[in-house]
Amino acid sequence: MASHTGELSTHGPAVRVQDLHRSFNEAGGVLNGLDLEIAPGEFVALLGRSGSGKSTLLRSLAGLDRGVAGTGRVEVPEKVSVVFQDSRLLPWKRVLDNVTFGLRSSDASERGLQALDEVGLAGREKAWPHELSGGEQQRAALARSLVRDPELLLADEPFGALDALTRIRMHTLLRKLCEVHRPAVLLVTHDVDEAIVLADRVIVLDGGVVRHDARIELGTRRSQADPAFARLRAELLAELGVEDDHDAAPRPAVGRLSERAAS
Ligand SMILES: Nc1ncnc2c1ncn2[C@@H]1O[C@H](COP(=O)(O)OP(=O)(O)OP(=O)(O)O)[C@@H](O)[C@H]1O
Repeated sequence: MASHTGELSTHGPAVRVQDLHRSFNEAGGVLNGLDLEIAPGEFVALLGRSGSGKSTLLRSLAGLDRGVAGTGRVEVPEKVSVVFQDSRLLPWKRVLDNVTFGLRSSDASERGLQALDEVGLAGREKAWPHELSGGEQQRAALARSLVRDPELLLADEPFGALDALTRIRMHTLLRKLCEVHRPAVLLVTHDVDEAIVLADRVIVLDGGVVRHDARIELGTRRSQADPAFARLRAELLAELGVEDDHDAAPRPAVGRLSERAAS
């Protein structure tokens, strides 16, 4: 079995994956000798075709793949938080109790309220999860993650179920939170524009390994109108084996870093 340790210190990379193999059956491997390093504070977006193993990699980093066959080495920091497409709030606990669930410190409530304030949910601490909109539930899930002050934030399509406008707001919020808390981030997404808007670096999985690994050199004000943005989109779509039909059928705008700067 692959080792999964919390040995990495703040001096080395936040994540180190070496020669990781994972398979669910004898038909073939999902991860086939994958290597990856993520630096502290680095925001990495993970793209790949459906079934390419993105969630499998994320679950390996989260330690959620016990019992899955495989070999290799996975090293992550002590404090890891995970956000999924659905908020996974406990329906029988109020919002603040969800955020602080499992925290043992005497100032847990105070920290929970502070986290709720940071994600724009001040005053909603006594609400039940079902009283929140989908976007608000994801905000609460982010607060629950960040209150633990993670060195690594793993996010598996956290905005996949949200409408386009809410996604823009969540992009702005996530970038702002990451600038403050500086966790390393691995964000699984199907959305190339989301990857370009949010990440410092984009990697593409294919055949169970990292096929493409590129830094985003667009600066902080990223606009879909920027020709460099369009070039990068075309490059990534080509890596994914998809034609860029952006000009033929304009997509709804996704969040821009100019918006995050303004917030
Ligand atoms: N628990 C499981 N049991 C059997 N096969 C699995 C299991 N989890 C994933 N797989 C298979 O492993 C492969 C990779 O799945 P994974 O969910 O990692 O892909 P993905 O890139 O995240 O896909 P998507 O973009 O569609 O969410 C798929 O072929 C999937 O069917």
